[in-house]
Amino acid sequence: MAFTKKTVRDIDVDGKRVLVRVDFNVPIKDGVVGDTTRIKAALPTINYLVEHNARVILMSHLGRPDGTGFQAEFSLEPVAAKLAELSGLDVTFVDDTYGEKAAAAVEALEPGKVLVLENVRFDKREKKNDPEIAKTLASYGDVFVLDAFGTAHRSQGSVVGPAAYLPAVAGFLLEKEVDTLTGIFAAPERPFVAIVGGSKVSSKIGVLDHLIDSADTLIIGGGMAYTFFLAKGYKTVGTSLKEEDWVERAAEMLKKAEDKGVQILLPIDNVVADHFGEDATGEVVASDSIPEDRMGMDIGPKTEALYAEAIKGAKTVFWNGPMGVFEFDNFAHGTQAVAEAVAELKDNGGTSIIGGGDSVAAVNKFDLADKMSWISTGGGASMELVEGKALPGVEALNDAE
Ligand SMILES: Nc1ncnc2c1ncn2[C@@H]1O[C@H](COP(=O)(O)OP(=O)(O)O)[C@@H](O)[C@H]1O
Ligand SMILES: O=C(OP(=O)(O)O)[C@H](O)COP(=O)(O)O
Repeated sequence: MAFTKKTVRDIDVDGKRVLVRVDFNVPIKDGVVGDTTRIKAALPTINYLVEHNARVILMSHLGRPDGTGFQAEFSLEPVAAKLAELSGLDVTFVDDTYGEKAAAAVEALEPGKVLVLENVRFDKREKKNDPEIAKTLASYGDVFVLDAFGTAHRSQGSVVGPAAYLPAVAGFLLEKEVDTLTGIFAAPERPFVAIVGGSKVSSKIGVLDHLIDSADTLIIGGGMAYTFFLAKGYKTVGTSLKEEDWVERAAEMLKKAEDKGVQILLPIDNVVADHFGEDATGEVVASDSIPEDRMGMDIGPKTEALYAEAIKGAKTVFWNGPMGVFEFDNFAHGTQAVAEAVAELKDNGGTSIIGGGDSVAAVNKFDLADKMSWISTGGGASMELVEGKALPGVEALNDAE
């Protein structure tokens, strides 16, 4: 499916003020930026604009401040510094977003240079999509570029607002993300194996439902599995994560998959522990024999082998959600085994797509990012595309002619 919106290629940016919404919502601790994936992912658009002599004004949110004003831990200042370091570009930062100071910095910006505004969420009107916010931001630019794929599912002031006042086009990251993710679902090369893990059935129900419609095999792991065990009628899952309210819905999904001839793979064995913690040690038990006082923390070795085999036979794999509590080394093995199996695909002519913040973190932890065909920068946004929903940020852009 071709991307149907205008992109930066379609407009003249020479000497223009280009207002770009990026997603610089990166992990940050004590002012130190952790994973820089999202900053690096925005570079193709930023570099293109600089090379074409634009005055580049970048805006983003960082985290979820309360919207009452400046909060140091959510400032974009360290992110602007990291951008300068990674890009080698002339980047300045202004500690204002909607006021006169920001407007003056925009006014002073020269062609080929980059200005980063302060966190758009320091004002609560951003999240409310207040038109005043959009008008102020739009007044900074001649053109609006949306490249914040990770935030494109949010109808918020800086994401959808400026498109009402300015020519509005997509950046390269947004285009590539939407193209790649919608492309696999429109016509996946088969067999198409979807892997869903992580912690919450309730938040991924729409995704699971959609995947049963499109995948040949659906692999379920992580904290999702235990609700499905209950749906299968296993007496107990011990103290494992479970969502009792969703057991019935999980049973319906198992039935739907069976009726459609879609294979659902669930763990056959699990690594369980007596408590949730870094120091916990695991023991392997069969899925129908989890003791009352134990919680499932990872898939077991037999399951790893079963899943690796299913992945090996795939032409397309979409993966969202780790197989276990991979943050703790004792329970990272299952996620690593699945990551390694998925990493084989690209070199063998297959396609591997990873979506979701924690899945991407897991792939990075195991140093396998280079082996994947596409790693999405958006968790929530990629899930909405998987569910077949339109992204409000993309909808607001100008249609390609
Ligand atoms: N068996 C489990 N019990 C509790 N938490 C789990 C289990 N398996 C995985 N998790 C947790 O799920 C979290 C990731 O879930 P989720 O946010 O749904 O993934 P993603 O960000 O990739 O969409 C991780 O922090 C991981 O520790
Ligand atoms: O990190 C993000 O979402 P994600 O964790 O779903 O990928 C985006 O920056 C959106 O942030 P938000 O969920 O606070 O609107």
